Amino acid sequence: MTEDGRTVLEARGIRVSRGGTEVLRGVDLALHAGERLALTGPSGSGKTVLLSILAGLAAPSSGAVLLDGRPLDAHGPDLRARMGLVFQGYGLVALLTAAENVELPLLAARVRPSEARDRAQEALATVGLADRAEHLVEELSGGQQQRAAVARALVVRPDVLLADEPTAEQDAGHRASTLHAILDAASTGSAVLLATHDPVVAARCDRVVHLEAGLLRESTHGC
Ligand SMILES: Nc1ncnc2c1ncn2[C@@H]1O[C@H](COP(=O)(O)OP(=O)(O)OP(=O)(O)O)[C@@H](O)[C@H]1O
Repeated sequence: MTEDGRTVLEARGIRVSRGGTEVLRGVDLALHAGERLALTGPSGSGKTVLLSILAGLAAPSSGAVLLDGRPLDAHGPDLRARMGLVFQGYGLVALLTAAENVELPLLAARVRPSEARDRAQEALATVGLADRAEHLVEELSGGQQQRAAVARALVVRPDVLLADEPTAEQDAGHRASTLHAILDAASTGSAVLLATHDPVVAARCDRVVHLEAGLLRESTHGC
């Protein structure tokens, strides 16, 4: 962990039901600046549901998520510029190029178009997509789309980076470089939370939390 280690994102008493079942039964979590945290747990344990709550994309039935000590909805439109998200399905705009997709969050944050262009190219190069920058998303493979989503999340230099299995579609070489790019965001102060089934990914993190039966506990696995 680097920086001052202050708590950036905090979940308190999160309860969520899906399909008539309580998936999260009172989850507490604190994510710190410069920290790399792995979220593990069996398939169906609620990792994706928890990430969507932490990102403010869904509301819990009870509990609260705080960014810098304030509820997510108190941050208004600035919230999206402070969080980088790599979720399943990626949420890329199919009829735009990879570069245009990566520029979008910067333009929304009123970064000058020329700077947005340069930063998007740099982020795409970081994930090995420099030569695909001008391709439409629909012309990219699944693994390339996943890396474009990682570039889009990193380009905003987020305070919080939430990523759901962000290397699941990568071959060994791209898995290593994509993971490096994500984890490296912590060295410049981002708080990074990765949901993963991969013990190699978990072992690269500073801390591991394990979700099972609706509850989160510190894991003895990882480093
Ligand atoms: N929209 C929904 N409607 C009904 N049930 C849902 C919905 N979304 C999620 N669930 C259920 O909530 C539980 C947690 O799902 P979630 O996708 O968070 O698991 P996960 O830990 O991310 O799994 P995986 O590791 O397989 O990605 C699962 O039992 C799932 O079936």
